[in-house]
Amino acid sequence: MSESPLIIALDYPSLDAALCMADQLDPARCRLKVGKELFTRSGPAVLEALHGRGFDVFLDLKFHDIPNTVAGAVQAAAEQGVWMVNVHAAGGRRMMEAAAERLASNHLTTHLIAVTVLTSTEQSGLQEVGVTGALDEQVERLARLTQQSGLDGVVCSAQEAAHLRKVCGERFLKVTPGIRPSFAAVNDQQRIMTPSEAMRAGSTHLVIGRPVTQATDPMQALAAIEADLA
Ligand SMILES: O=c1ccn([C@@H]2O[C@H](COP(=O)(O)O)[C@@H](O)[C@H]2O)c(=O)[nH]1
Repeated sequence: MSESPLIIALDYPSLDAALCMADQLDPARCRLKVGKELFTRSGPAVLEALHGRGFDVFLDLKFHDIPNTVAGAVQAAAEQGVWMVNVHAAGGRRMMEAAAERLASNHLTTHLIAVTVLTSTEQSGLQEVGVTGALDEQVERLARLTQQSGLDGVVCSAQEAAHLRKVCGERFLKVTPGIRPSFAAVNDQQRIMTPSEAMRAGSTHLVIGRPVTQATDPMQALAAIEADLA
């Protein structure tokens, strides 16, 4: 199992492309994230293939549905051996409690976390969907609800990590996408930080996709990120 905070997002349209990247990576240096595109294309086969190569896998499907449906989906993910799985905190207390209770009652130790506000969302985007308060207040509200519901942590931006460390404590996981080394393009992310800034702010895990996977030399990009963290 990796001690590194790095989680590399395998956002690829095929199993072959994802495994081509995984085969260049080392399970001692990073964990891997499987998201909606890759899982929808390849299904559980990708989890088997990555586990077979020794990687811890974060299955990032962001479940958001009625409590019974989400509890079943989280159980199914955990029974496939994933290290971490997630739901949307906006699904509410009963949904999150049902998911956490389902894992506990089946003695499944997969980490369960909840997305607060997507890192691609900015203040104006939140207002458009009817959330009129400040974005950081919404993140805090959903993080508190996640913790009260018995989950292990949240997905948030690194810009909120320092505050959530105060509010929810050190041990509550702060998994932060929107990580952009100085050499990388911002793409569709809005709330970003560099790897070293994010760790100083209190992130427990850094999710990094395109800055590595779309780099001309992915292994050089990963080495530069590790150097930034050293
Ligand atoms: O708020 C969120 C939640 C999840 N993600 C996911 O993280 C990676 C980020 O990839 P990059 O290429 O480094 O932007 C991607 O798989 C997202 O689905 C997120 O970005 N923000």
